[in-house]
Amino acid sequence: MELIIDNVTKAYGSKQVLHGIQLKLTPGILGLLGPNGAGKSTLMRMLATIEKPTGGTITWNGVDIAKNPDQLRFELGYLPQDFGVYPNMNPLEFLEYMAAMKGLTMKSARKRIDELLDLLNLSQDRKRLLGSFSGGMKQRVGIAQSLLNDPSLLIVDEPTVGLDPEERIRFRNLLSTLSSNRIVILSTHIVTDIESIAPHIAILSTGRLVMYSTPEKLIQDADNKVWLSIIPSVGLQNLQEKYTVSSAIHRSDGVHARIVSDLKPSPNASPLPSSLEDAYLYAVSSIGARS
Ligand SMILES: Nc1ncnc2c1ncn2[C@@H]1O[C@H](COP(=O)(O)OP(=O)(O)OP(=O)(O)O)[C@@H](O)[C@H]1O
Repeated sequence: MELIIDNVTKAYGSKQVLHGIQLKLTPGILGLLGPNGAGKSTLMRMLATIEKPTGGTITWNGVDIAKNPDQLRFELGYLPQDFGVYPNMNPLEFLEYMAAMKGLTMKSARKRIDELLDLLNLSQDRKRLLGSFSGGMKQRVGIAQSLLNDPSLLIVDEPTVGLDPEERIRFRNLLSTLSSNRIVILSTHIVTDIESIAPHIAILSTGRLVMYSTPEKLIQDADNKVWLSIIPSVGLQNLQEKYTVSSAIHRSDGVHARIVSDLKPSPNASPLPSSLEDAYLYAVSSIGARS
């Protein structure tokens, strides 16, 4: 099982939104991180065969998916960012409808739907109208539809939006379990969504792949680049204009600002151990500084 993204570019008219993306994926989770507008959803739509690259190729087990999308579509599960459910259907009806659209036979679909409702903790609400569901419950229905065909490639685009902290953790654990025998691509701009579950992380920024690495290596790269500065609150705006501030906590002795910077930002700043969030900000800000 192998997905190869080879020198992929994408332009909408004269607007170039992806530049020469190069990635090779095998089973496991890839966390795709990037700020808003970096090109994550565009890349995912191309992987899901909804759009074609302007240049380069994407191959699934050796087959170019722009020329021959059928095999991948058969093995694909996709939860788009703007996934919507039909409010006047219940989860059972909705999943039966989606199963029919995916070409599953009703007999195999029924069994799979029961399993998925159970897996996603929706069995009790199987007959309740989707219009009455919370954001998190709708998202679980979205995840269920993406798993109907037991996909070999699972693509989930910003899946944790609308989930409460407990649901986020449950979802992370579910993806981790699912990734043992399939390729899972999870796009997000929230670092904690992929921390602890993604053995590989790709960072996109302004349409470029700025980093493909492991979380451990990313954190190592940001070693000696994270500082604590305690400043009066009036100085915070100025500091944020000059530096990447990953957090600022107001305390009785001033604002405790966590700064990501190659150089010590002030004589009294003290070094801090780096986190994945710092490392992500460091990777994105260093490319910003170079371009
Ligand atoms: N159909 C389109 N036509 C023109 N420009 C587009 C189209 N789709 C996306 N873009 C542009 O491509 C760039 C990348 O957008 P994309 O949605 O892929 O980023 P993203 O990383 O997923 O961001 P977000 O986290 O905000 O969803 C943006 O500048 C966006 O405006």
